Amino acid sequence: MGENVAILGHHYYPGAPAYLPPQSPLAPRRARGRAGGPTIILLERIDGRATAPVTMVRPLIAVLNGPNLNMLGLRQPEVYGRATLDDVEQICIQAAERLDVAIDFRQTNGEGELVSWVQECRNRARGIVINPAAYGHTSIALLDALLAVDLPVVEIHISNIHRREEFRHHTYCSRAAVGVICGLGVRGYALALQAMTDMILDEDDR
Ligand SMILES: O=C1C[C@@](O)(C(=O)O)C[C@@H](O)[C@@H]1O
Repeated sequence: MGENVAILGHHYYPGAPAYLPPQSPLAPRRARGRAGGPTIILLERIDGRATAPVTMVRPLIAVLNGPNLNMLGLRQPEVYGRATLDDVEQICIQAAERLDVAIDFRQTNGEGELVSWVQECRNRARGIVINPAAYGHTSIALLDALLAVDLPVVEIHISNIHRREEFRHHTYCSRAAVGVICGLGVRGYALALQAMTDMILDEDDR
């Protein structure tokens, strides 16, 4: 890096001016990449002389989905609505693009696989948005994995689990979650990504 380039931080996020030291003679100009791709920051001097472009990586948020969510759209539409899992993924991709974060969107019916995916997030993702589905109500293994990775977790349920059968009122995952979104339908995923991005920005500001 030449002397004209400031190191602004590990990542650059829009709305995080803390990365640009007030005394910096540099102003960031952002060229958007594809969702999940790198964000290219072009740094230029305020006097207009361009410097070398610097590639910054978008923070990664894992969006993990548990059992039977592959049946969305077909499954109890009066409870879960008509949106399919592909629709949910599109909602998340669009939210990620807007928020300038990368996502890794996955679904599994296997408890062990879900536990392994949570473990993989350690040192890879900045946060986890999880709809644990029924494993939220049953799995101490999933709770332990979420506690082990030491990342912010937002738990989401499409339906309002508190209006439903009593066995759905409790989730183990909630003990590991910063917050829980439930009952707002599939739009809850976009809200969860928004909240997670805010938390990552807050953490980076500290
Ligand atoms: O599979 C699911 C979906 C769910 O997590 C939801 O998104 O509303 C609620 C759970 O009780 C249920 O087992």
